[in-house]
Amino acid sequence: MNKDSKIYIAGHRGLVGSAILKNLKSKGYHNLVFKTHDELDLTDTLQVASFFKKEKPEYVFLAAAKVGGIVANNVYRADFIYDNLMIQNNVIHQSYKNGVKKLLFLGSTCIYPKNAPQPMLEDYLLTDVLEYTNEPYAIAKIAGIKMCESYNIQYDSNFISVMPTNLYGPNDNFDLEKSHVLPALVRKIHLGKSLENDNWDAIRKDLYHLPIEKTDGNASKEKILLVLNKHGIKKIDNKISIEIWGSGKPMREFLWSEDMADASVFIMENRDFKDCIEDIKEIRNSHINIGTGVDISIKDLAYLIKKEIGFKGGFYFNIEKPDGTIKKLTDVSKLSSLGWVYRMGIKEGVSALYNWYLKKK
Ligand SMILES: NC(=O)C1=CN([C@@H]2O[C@H](COP(=O)(O)OP(=O)(O)OC[C@H]3O[C@@H](n4cnc5c(N)ncnc54)[C@H](OP(=O)(O)O)[C@@H]3O)[C@@H](O)[C@H]2O)C=CC1
Ligand SMILES: C[C@H]1O[C@H](OP(=O)(O)OP(=O)(O)OC[C@H]2O[C@@H](n3cnc4c(=O)[nH]c(N)nc43)[C@H](O)[C@@H]2O)[C@@H](O)[C@@H](O)C1=O
Repeated sequence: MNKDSKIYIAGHRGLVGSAILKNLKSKGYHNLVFKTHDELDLTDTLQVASFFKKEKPEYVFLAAAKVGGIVANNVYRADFIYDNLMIQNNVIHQSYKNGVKKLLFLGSTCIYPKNAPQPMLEDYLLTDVLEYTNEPYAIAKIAGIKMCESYNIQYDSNFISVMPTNLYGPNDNFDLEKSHVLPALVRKIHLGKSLENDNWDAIRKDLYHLPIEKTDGNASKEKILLVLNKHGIKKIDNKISIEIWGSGKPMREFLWSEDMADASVFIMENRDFKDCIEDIKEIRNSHINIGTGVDISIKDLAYLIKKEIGFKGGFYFNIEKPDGTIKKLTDVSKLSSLGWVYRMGIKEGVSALYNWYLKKK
């Protein structure tokens, strides 16, 4: 890529896409193309074909997808498989048809078997059964990897797949039902602290601007308490207790979205598909894990956020909600061997996410 290259960022308003856009701009790339979901529905084959024909991007970052936390994946199973297959089929196929020089496809570490040995090497793909809660999403992501590999082999294209670990950062989704654990806990604990301090203005502002349920700016305390209670923020005998889904025992590895964006741009600048191949006779598992190689339990994460926010109350564990995979730590040796390492550790990251959340409200 050179600074004048025409680069299309699919999903530029999302968590990762917005960070990729920021990273590219900061490095002097200026010929950038992007469209909102309303302007271009990537599940629509005709719209995507006409967009590529008109714009002719040279490079593509495919960061648009149907994304959500464990419960959203489990509930909206059809949407997660349909939307993701359609988006990636359309974007990857039109990239081939329109001579895109290089494409980066973003998968996820949920492509690996539920009980994969830890840490997980790229070669563990398709060696055992997947985690049930996100099987449809994972199947779509595996199809994306195999689509990139197959086009590279048959058509000599240059499509690279990366498998990010759990991500968080600016422009994250804070919806308490559909989001991932980190933004959900930041928001719930912030609401818990506001309740602890009788800061009803802060609670009203939160519910109004980032609605978990549309509550108007003047909602009564009783109505607000009902909404909070429904989302696992409970006041019992003047003590606040916050719901943690599952047992709190699962381990997760978290990467700051701006580090993810930096790794994505680094790979686009420094790596071609042919560099990712180990066996030229049977090309497979050419994807690259992106993570930190460090994980933390959900329980410890909750206590870390509690400390950062200054919440004095407690937690309760709701085992009616799924735990998901018990551990999914990436082996990042392939990525490290290229010379890329992450910058933001989890402690600073939690603080940065909370500050972003407070400013955004
Ligand atoms: N967040 C995470 O923890 C992880 C994410 N990933 C992967 O990283 C990539 C980016 O994820 P993330 O940034 O978190 O996701 P976000 O939900 O934050 O962003 C996704 C973006 O895609 C857009 N989009 C979704 N559907 C369509 C569509 N049909 N047409 C056009 N645009 C669409 C969304 O627009 P709109 O909101 O308007 O629909 C949004 O801007 C995805 O491939 C995801 O699978 C991988 C591992 C972990
Ligand atoms: C990125 C990844 O994201 C999804 O997988 P996940 O890692 O399980 O994602 P999660 O962030 O939603 O949960 C992590 C853990 O945390 C627990 N947990 C506690 N309390 C809350 C809570 O309040 N909200 C959420 N969401 N989880 C909670 C939760 O029960 C689980 O044990 C995949 O479906 C798939 O899409 C994928 O690739």
